[in-house]
Amino acid sequence: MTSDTTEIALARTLQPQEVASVLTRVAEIRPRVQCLTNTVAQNLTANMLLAFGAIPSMAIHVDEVAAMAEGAGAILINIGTINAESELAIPKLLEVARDHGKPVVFDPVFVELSPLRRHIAGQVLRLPDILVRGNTTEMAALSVDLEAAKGVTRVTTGKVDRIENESASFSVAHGHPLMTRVTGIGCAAGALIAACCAVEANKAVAAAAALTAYGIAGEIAAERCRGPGSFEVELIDAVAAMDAATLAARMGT
Ligand SMILES: Nc1ncnc2c1ncn2[C@@H]1O[C@H](COP(=O)(O)OP(=O)(O)OP(=O)(O)O)[C@@H](O)[C@H]1O
Ligand SMILES: Cc1ncsc1CCO
Ligand SMILES: [Mg+2]
Repeated sequence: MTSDTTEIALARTLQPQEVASVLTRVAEIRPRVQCLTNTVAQNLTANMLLAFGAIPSMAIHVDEVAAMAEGAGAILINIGTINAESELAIPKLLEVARDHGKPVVFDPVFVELSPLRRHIAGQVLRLPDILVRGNTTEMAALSVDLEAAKGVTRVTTGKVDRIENESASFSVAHGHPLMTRVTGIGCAAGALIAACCAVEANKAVAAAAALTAYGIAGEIAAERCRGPGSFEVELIDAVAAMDAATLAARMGT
């Protein structure tokens, strides 16, 4: 059996009550997620965090991101529209994460397309225990760096999401193809994962809970929408309405 087969064979899905437990803690604690993210996805990301019960802060100034991150429950770093200033803000966020033990979610948008993005990803992956969320192309491009990264949790999204670290492996088979027809839906997924990491120390469980709820919300939104435009609106509504009863009904237990 290859190691790939072993990982897939051992991957489990969360139970509805495990997902609900994480969502309940997000709703009670209302963690703030400090998001250094791309200009395309900023608005959707902030609205999705609010729908999820978390608090978005989208500060980007190099001289204030550290202060903004110090009181946050988790940090999101997304390089989708990286520029000269946001490149300098990243080390400030990594320093806060290291000094204050904050969970960090890294989204290596388009890392396969530019040497600058590869370089930045290499720097970010030096932070121990980081969670990396990317699509299959991005995660494949980083495979060597991810193998070397200490304590990393790898989250590969797609038709089936795969979540793995040294102690756990989960798969999430929820979602809808319309989730690929609105830009920033993956970026917003990273923010929801960060919110869950703020309330759940097991990062693999946190990611699986966020993606299960998000995927089910995507299925519900697809039933209600008329196309990609209304899908985005319905997805925000479905995330906001997600509860234990919906999870149990949609997860088939
Ligand atoms: N074919 C599919 N069927 C069902 N769900 C999907 C499918 N493709 C992606 N998803 C879901 O869509 C969400 C975003 O994942 P995706 O891999 O498309 O992100 P992405 O490529 O980084 O998106 P973006 O960069 O536009 O934000 C995840 O929750 C994933 O489960
Ligand atoms: C389209 C696009 N370009 C840079 S970031 C982004 C959002 C999806 O990742
Ligand atoms: Mg992406």
